[in-house]
Amino acid sequence: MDTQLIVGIVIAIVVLLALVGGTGFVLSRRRRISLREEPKADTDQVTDGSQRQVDRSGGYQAGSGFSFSQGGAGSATIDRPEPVVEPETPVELETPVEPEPAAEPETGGEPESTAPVVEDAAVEESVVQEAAVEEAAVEEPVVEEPEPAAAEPEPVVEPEPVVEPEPVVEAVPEPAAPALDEIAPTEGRLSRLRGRLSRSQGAIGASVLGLLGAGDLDEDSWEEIEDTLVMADLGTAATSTVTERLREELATGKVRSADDARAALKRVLVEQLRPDLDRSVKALPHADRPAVVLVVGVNGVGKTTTTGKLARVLVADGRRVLLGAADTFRAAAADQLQTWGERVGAGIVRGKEGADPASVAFDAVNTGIGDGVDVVLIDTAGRLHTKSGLMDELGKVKRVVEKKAVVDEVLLVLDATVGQNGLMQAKVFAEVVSLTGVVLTKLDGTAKGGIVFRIQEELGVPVKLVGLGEGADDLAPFEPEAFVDALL
Ligand SMILES: Nc1nc2c(ncn2[C@@H]2O[C@H](COP(=O)(O)OP(=O)(O)OP(=O)(O)O)[C@@H](O)[C@H]2O)c(=O)[nH]1
Repeated sequence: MDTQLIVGIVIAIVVLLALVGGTGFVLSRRRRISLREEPKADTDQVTDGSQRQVDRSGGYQAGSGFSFSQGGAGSATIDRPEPVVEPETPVELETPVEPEPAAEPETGGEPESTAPVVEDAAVEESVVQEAAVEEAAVEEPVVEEPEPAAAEPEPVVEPEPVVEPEPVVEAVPEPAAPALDEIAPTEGRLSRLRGRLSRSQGAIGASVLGLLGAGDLDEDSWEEIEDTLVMADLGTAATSTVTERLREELATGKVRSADDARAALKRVLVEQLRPDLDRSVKALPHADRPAVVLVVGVNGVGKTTTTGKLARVLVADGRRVLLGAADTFRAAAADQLQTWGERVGAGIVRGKEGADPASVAFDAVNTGIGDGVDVVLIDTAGRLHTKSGLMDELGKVKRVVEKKAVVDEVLLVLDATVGQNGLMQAKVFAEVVSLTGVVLTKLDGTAKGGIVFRIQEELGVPVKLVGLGEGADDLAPFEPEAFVDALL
């Protein structure tokens, strides 16, 4: 009897300890991982349910305040320069010629039926590649082998398997067992980082509110409001719309207190930022291929950093990400990107320094398709030496990539601290590739947050993300309301 009682007590204690231990473990893991409370329908697993969701994110997820979506059927970017390459390629340093494009099983080696007649080495390289791709595109898209299982008897005989056109580029290192670092919650980032906008806050919020709150405004005061907005880089068009709307608001006679003034200003500014625009980043995979995101912009604006930060959010959201280091101009840029990849658990494809960026981009997409990743983020070089040089390079990158997959998103990264110049750069880029979104970086270092208004107005492209610091988690989705809140 006594023994039974003792045994009973012992068992009860053991069970109790197990419960306490288990709960503690779960809680501590949760704390580390910082998740969303509810998974969001639109950012959850891919709908196609294919085998690509081998989650390498270390099992953590960050329910994102970020909004990701799938690109449309057609290219999100419209322009399509004449497909035949020809006489351009002024710069391109040579890259090793690919030995085996001819080794295709069938189609005994006359891939470059049309263009390549005369070409010099560089052009040839790109054309061969494109030709190879073309024919690859015809054959392989459907070939998803149904038996991903391991032990097949003789995997040999597949007609088309390996001979991907894989161009010049070298490494396809995979992040082996990345020491993932923790990611801050992505939900509500802009609000949390609002303090970083303090300089703009003073420039727009404080002064305009001060004037509005002063009661009846004479023309001098209105002029002062306009000046303030122009100084904050809103630009003349947005400034006059905003002041016009403010006049209307005040004319209703409903603005009687400082709070009313704030509410009216907020309303007007948010309205001006077009909250209706689709700011989701088209980074979700398609049924048979990854999403492809091109990150473009001039040197030093924060492209590589942004690509890394974005990869981090995507990986944390359970996506498999492959980075393409198509900024081959500066070896350090690829190293930098590789470091990001290792940190966040994303693979990278990089070329030799000076390699053809289009080759690297192509190879990244090709590898991404082969590996079944969800999204390929391509960091490009932004040497704005001449517009035609940029045209050549970016145009070619996009063209070559599109032989393999639709480019879903072209994100232009702009440095908010350069103001006016940034806009000029933006316009050049917009002429070269159709932009689908803007990432405005370094908003933490400027009083000219008003540039957001202007960019959208002048480019007609939504600001989708903002950079608010150098830290790995200092990238936030752009939310008009939260942004204006932070300014006021
Ligand atoms: N303060 C601040 N610094 C940033 C932000 N985004 C990037 N940076 C910094 O800007 C510098 C340049 O960033 P990169 O990512 O190397 O710029 P890049 O456009 O890739 O430059 P290239 O590789 O030369 O073309 C780095 O020191 C970044 O840490 C931001 O939002 N705020």
